[in-house]
Amino acid sequence: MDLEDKVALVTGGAQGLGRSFVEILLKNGAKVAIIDVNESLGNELKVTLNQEYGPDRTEFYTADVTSEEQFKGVFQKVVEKYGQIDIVCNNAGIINENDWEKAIAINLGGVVRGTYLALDHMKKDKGGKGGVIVNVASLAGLGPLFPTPVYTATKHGVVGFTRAMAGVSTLANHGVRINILCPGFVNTNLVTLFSSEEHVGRFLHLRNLSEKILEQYGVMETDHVAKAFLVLVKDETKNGEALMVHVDGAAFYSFPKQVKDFPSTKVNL
Ligand SMILES: NC(=O)C1=CN([C@@H]2O[C@H](COP(=O)(O)OP(=O)(O)OC[C@H]3O[C@@H](n4cnc5c(N)ncnc54)[C@H](O)[C@@H]3O)[C@@H](O)[C@H]2O)C=CC1
Ligand SMILES: CCCCC/C=C\C=C\C(=O)C/C=C\C/C=C\CCCC(=O)O
Repeated sequence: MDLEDKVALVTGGAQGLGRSFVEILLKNGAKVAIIDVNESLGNELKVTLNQEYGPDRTEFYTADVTSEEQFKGVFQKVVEKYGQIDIVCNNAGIINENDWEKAIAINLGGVVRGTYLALDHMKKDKGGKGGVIVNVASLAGLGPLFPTPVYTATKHGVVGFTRAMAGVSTLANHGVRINILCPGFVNTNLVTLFSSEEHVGRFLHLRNLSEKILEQYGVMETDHVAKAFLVLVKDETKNGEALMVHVDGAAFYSFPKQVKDFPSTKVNL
């Protein structure tokens, strides 16, 4: 996909990974709508990016991805302003093992809602022009991150939901590719503020283990992950794929074609 004059929407784009996704889209010629609950940071970023990449290339909208009314309203405003939506990145996410219902609502509910709203606007079988959706999971969407079981569950949910929806999109001729980004640890607030009680909840006693896991995997910078994000946006051959991002590169995860092909040990009943 050539990004020149395409219109993208990035949730949780005011800082961290989302901000780097916004910037790489702008560098490649797209216009970008940023959605975030952090109004001051979002407005500040919009001004900075419009100075750097040209007036009106970036717009900021305050919205919570858990609110159908707010999120739907933003899609409508983006279409009114830019005339179309071609790329959607469902990136907003938190770690909160204390208020785990909130974590599920944002990390999984927000991705489901954002995917459905994106399809409503983009699917070719309903008059749209097609496009691409990137849902941000994590390596914790493919294997367990022990100190964060609910976060792990939400990210596994994003992987399962996205793979199923990618299949639906193909079967229904939506003309929309839907892929999953699975980064390892990245240098953002999510990692640096992790050990607070709010984030860790009942797993505070596993703090030492967390430090060991972080050391083992290493921590990446956001611009490294943004390069992998761009692959999922641009590569027209990829649909329903999960791209893992490690400190030393990226690789597509190989899912067995069907569950019956998973490696298994037989049990006699
Ligand atoms: N930092 C890391 O090590 C990794 C992060 N991820 C995922 O990447 C995504 C982005 O995370 P980071 O940039 O690290 O976090 P971050 O905390 O730096 O940025 C997240 C942004 O999302 C916004 N946000 C939170 N709740 C929201 C809501 N309900 N509606 C709209 N916006 C909301 C925040 O205001 C913030 O600007 C998350 O889904 C996270 O799970 C995945 C793998 C590793
Ligand atoms: C140990 C917790 C430290 C800080 C957690 C903060 C942010 C984490 C964000 C993530 O999305 C997790 C990123 C990578 C997970 C790494 C490994 C999980 C998979 C384990 C496996 O190899 O099976």
